[in-house]
Amino acid sequence: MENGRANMKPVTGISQVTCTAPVNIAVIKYWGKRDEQLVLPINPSLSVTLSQDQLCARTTVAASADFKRDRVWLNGQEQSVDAPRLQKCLGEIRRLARKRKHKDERAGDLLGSCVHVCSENNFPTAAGLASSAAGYACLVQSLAKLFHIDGDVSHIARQGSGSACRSMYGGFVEWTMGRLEDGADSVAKQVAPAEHWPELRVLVAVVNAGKKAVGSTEGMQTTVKTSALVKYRAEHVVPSRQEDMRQAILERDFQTFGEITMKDSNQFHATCLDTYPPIFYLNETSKHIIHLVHRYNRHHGKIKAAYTFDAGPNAVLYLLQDDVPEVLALLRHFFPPSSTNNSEREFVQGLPDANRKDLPAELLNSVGLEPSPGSVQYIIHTRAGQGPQVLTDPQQALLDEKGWPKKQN
Ligand SMILES: Nc1ncnc2c1ncn2[C@@H]1O[C@H](COP(=O)(O)OP(=O)(O)OP(=O)(O)O)[C@@H](O)[C@H]1O
Ligand SMILES: C[C@@](O)(CCOP(=O)(O)OP(=O)(O)O)CC(=O)O
Repeated sequence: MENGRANMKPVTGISQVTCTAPVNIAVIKYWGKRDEQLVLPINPSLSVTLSQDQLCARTTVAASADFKRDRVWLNGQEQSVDAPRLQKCLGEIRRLARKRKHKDERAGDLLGSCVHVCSENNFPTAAGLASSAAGYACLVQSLAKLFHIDGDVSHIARQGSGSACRSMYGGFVEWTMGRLEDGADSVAKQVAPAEHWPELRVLVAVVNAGKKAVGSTEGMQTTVKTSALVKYRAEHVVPSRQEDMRQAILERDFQTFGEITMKDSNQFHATCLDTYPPIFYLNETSKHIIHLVHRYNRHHGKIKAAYTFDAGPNAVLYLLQDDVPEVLALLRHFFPPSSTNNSEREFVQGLPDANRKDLPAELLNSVGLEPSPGSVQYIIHTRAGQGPQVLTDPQQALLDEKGWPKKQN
């Protein structure tokens, strides 16, 4: 992998670029737009970009004078290229390339060509695991490299999916709300790189990898229309929280980081409940995980793990490296894999030699839940990671040398 210049190969008139991009999980949630077209949020947000070793989108884009029309394939299936968000990203990239072509003539070179886009996620799509964030960040990064557009393009990723703008950077990233009408100042900025907090770990407990009932876009529209709480949250809660969270990250203060993370997740889900008709993203397993975390923290007299939930029942836990074995053992004890689920080895992904830890009886008593086999499908162990990467090895491209999807083996 290389983070440098685009992998432009003028093979028989074809230019091709392949990139990967990460998922991000917000600790201050974005929920609600003030402008649907431009995807401008009603409050700023802040997230942790997750390592691409476990979760990432991979996209190859190609431009050629031989292509008859723009085409796109996602996870092996051709998709309609007319999807408005895709059109928006393509249109914005071409507009920027046109604007910049007098500065760098290569930016304009491909303007007459159609593009082929092929993308894959190495994790379930549309299951509340932020696939749209990784997917649109990857698309925009690849197109920007293809058209030789340098500099920040998070305002374009934002128009694919709001949270995607935060996946344009690694580490700890904020999305500023912005004040300008055209949204030019509503962009993502890195607060600190991933290496800033090397002990921080992330456990994603996949409760249900199926497609969710109410998508984020539709859900937040109804919330903005009907919830008084979301307005109060945006005006009176998030601005100071965002600053406190930023500070907690800069100081690596896990107590404050954890407390704000949990409170903000809870308030986001409260705005969903305050929506009319209400939206329920958490299920019984999510609620049991919330209890588990609070009882675990109470047992130790401090915050050792913090949960957050996006628009779905899957739990994301932030914790420090030293506590991973204990928290994993607790999750395994109270949410053991069912016999039909998967083998023990597969239950925790991303931690090849997860040590088994014996849990003291007092801790199990403190948590005091009824074990619920099979309700957590699997757990992904990961950490903060880097922003989008360019792949230079043609073997890793999803399109062949003529710009068509490679045959799946
Ligand atoms: N690799 C990708 N390339 C392009 N678009 C993608 C990619 N992955 C996902 N998408 C788009 O994102 C949509 C899924 O977004 P949706 O918000 O429903 O789910 P999610 O992102 O997994 O969940 P959430 O945003 O709540 O965490 C897909 O239907 C597709 O349009
Ligand atoms: C709960 C969230 O994950 C909501 C993400 O919403 P999306 O970014 O998926 O919504 P659109 O902008 O409509 O595409 C919180 C967050 O990531 O900040």
